[in-house]
Amino acid sequence: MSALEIKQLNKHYQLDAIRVPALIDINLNIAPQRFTVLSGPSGSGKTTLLNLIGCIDRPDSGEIIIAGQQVKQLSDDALADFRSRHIGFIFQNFNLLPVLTAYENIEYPLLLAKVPAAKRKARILSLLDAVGLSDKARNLPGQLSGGQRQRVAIARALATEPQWVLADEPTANLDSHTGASIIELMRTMQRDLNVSFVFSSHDPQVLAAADDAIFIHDGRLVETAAAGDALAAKTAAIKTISTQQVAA
Ligand SMILES: Nc1ncnc2c1ncn2[C@@H]1O[C@H](COP(=O)(O)OP(=O)(O)OP(=O)(O)O)[C@@H](O)[C@H]1O
Repeated sequence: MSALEIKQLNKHYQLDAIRVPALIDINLNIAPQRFTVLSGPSGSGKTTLLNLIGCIDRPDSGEIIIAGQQVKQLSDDALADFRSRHIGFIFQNFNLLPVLTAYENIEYPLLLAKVPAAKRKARILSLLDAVGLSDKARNLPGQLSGGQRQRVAIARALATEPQWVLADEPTANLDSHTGASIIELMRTMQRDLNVSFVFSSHDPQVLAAADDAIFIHDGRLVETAAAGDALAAKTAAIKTISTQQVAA
């Protein structure tokens, strides 16, 4: 499986007459089959970067090569098809379809990918088992706890066997105990399925669980680091930078 390559990536938003730079000259290689966290203060550009990597949005300039594909060469239709085959998403607010059961939410991307019925069923039952929700298959999202909803979302993200799974603050709406069990589950799924995970998070639990970390600040890459104790120190350093800037 190939690395995710990002070259000279730039993105801005236009708010009436104001140009808001969100990402500036980002160059990055993310190794495959690892648990990589993208960290930085609020407004630093994490969601913007995940949306570009996930082909939800397009950059102003620069290149993204994911799953061996240079994405800027794809038309909008081809991009949507590529995304559904190679990339899974997990969101902080779960984004489950409220009228579908847990089973049906996991089935949805498999239907879009035209996976045959018998294979679909086997895949869904295996994923429900893997996320510990075999007994909740018929529950609607409104009949599940936050942690259980995120487990369904993880199963849904993995349903089509994507090479990359992107998660935007996946533990932000969960209490710390539930968040820890979700991180553990994602870690296990990453190892068992050999998939590549990239998260955005401020959560120290997520940072501690990561193989690699990427820090951004005001839309610029600050540094990349291996996991471990260095992470806590580097996160503290970033917080100090942002506090100083706010105070200045
Ligand atoms: N749709 C938009 N229109 C205008 N500006 C935007 C839009 N989305 C994001 N921005 C701005 O772009 C910058 C990066 O935002 P982004 O959401 O990527 O940051 P983030 O690191 O994910 O923040 P948080 O941790 O608070 O979710 C911020 O200055 C933000 O205000």
